[in-house]
Amino acid sequence: MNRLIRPVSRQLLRSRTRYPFSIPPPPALKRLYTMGHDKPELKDPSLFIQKSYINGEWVDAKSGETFEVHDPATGKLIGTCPELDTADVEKAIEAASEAFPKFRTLLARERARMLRRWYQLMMDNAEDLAKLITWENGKPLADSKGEVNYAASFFEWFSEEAPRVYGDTIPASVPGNRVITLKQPVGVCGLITPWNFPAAMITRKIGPALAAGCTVVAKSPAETPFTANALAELAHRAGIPKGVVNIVTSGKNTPAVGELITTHPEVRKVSFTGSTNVGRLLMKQASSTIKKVSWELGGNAPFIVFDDVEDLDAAVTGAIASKFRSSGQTCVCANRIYVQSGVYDEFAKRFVAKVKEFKLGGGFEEGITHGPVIHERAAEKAHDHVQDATSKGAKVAIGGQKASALGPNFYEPTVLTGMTKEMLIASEETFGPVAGLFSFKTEKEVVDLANKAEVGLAGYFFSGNVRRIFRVAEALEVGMVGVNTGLISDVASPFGGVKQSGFGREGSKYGIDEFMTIKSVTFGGMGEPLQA
Ligand SMILES: NC(=O)c1ccc[n+]([C@@H]2O[C@H](COP(=O)([O-])OP(=O)(O)OC[C@H]3O[C@@H](n4cnc5c(N)ncnc54)[C@H](O)[C@@H]3O)[C@@H](O)[C@H]2O)c1
Ligand SMILES: O=CCCC(=O)O
Repeated sequence: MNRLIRPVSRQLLRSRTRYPFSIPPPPALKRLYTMGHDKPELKDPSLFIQKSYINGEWVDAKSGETFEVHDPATGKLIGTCPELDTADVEKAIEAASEAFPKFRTLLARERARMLRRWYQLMMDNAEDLAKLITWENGKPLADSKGEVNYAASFFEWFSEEAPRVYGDTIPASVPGNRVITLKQPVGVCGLITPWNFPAAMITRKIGPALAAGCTVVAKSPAETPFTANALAELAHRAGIPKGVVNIVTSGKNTPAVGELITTHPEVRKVSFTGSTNVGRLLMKQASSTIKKVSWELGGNAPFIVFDDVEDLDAAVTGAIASKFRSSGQTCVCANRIYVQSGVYDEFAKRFVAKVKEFKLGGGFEEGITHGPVIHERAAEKAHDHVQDATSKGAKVAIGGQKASALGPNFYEPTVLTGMTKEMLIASEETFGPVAGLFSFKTEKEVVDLANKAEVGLAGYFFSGNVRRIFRVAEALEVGMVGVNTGLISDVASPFGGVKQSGFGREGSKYGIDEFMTIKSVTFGGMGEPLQA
């Protein structure tokens, strides 16, 4: 129990936990509902670090400047982090550059052991890491625990991939020649990640980078730097050599720091996860020194339920999981839910019934299923999408308002029916807890609608017809398809998009390739093959 919360408040907080989002709180309880926790108690308080990690040391900005980080549930100050400028980040790039020659020549098995130790430390400190995630990101603690497992799985997976990087022997087409290939680490990598998965988005990049033999400078998101710092501390404890992992923090200096990372000649690869617009800018910058790049950008996932679905309840559960995971703030969240006319009404009824069961509130409170969105802008965007849809004829089946009594960052989980293609949600990622249900008649119509988006990250559909399953899975213009499931994230499965959702794949057996180059070695004058 939080020692900073006085006993009287504790009791009040307990009563908060069962407060359903759909009923406004009585005025007397209003202060209580906006009060929330102060500071989670960590088993190991030394994991909460308000610095940047460069060359194996915890450092401040040379200027002494800092930026503030706030709890999205309560608005309270969590702490500050160094506002690094380009001169500070240059030091991180130099450190990574100096560490690279030695790190790349370690036995892959040694790098694997380091990653494995880091994985184990994440598991040993899972509870504290989850608390940090909930504190700075807002997601319910159970979801944060899930994220820690997911995040750690990338270190475990790539510790296993590291010793299994094989080249080829290639039959040459020139007489007397022999050709082999070597896979080599690309060099210093600049990694830029978003706040929605404060641990997993970073480990999904650092795991394969280190397995390949690269060193990294990771710019953590300004909204959630403390989880990344805790990971850096665990890297230190895992014995990862200095300079191999550098975690830099910045708030208002982010564009300048981003420009440095994407243009610095010593940085050979940039891996970015975030919005398509920022990706576009960074890609332009990275072109100045022709860097190897991989981009995991925004989505606008179609979720299709066909009349021939075998289990409508499973489709409802899948759609709920896909749409409302992290309060709708994942890049693979269903954004457009298309339901064939024969099952539309029944699907909508069951879907709304599930949403009614949600409990909205602070992520640390028991029984809470959904937390706040990251900031007020995000709540406003969700509301804009709702208002745009209703002004064009959609109906609010549940929700549809800011849950202001809980705080400015809370938005009611919302279901809209009667959606049409003219509405913003049809073409723009909401990144919030708003589900729009569209009705459709034919397979061709829905596949055309699904493919109309400029982006193509994930797509889902439910059907019991095996021919249709192959046809639609092949026709959807996305990087990842979920068939009869709403959850596709798995370390073993390649993660990434097509079109303006980016390119490159993370996780899986392919993830490590993003951090390697293939070198061919041709041996001349090797003579003719042995004659019989
Ligand atoms: N494809 C994926 O795997 C994936 C995963 C998570 C999130 N996303 C996408 O990310 C978006 C949500 O995250 P967001 O709002 O934080 O995205 P964002 O693009 O605003 O920010 C992402 C990261 O880039 C940094 N950044 C912003 N401007 C920068 C600049 N000029 N130079 C360098 N860095 C800069 C931010 O500080 C943050 O660390 C959504 O569109 C979502 O779909 C994609
Ligand atoms: O938000 C994007 C990443 C989500 C995931 O890996 O499942």
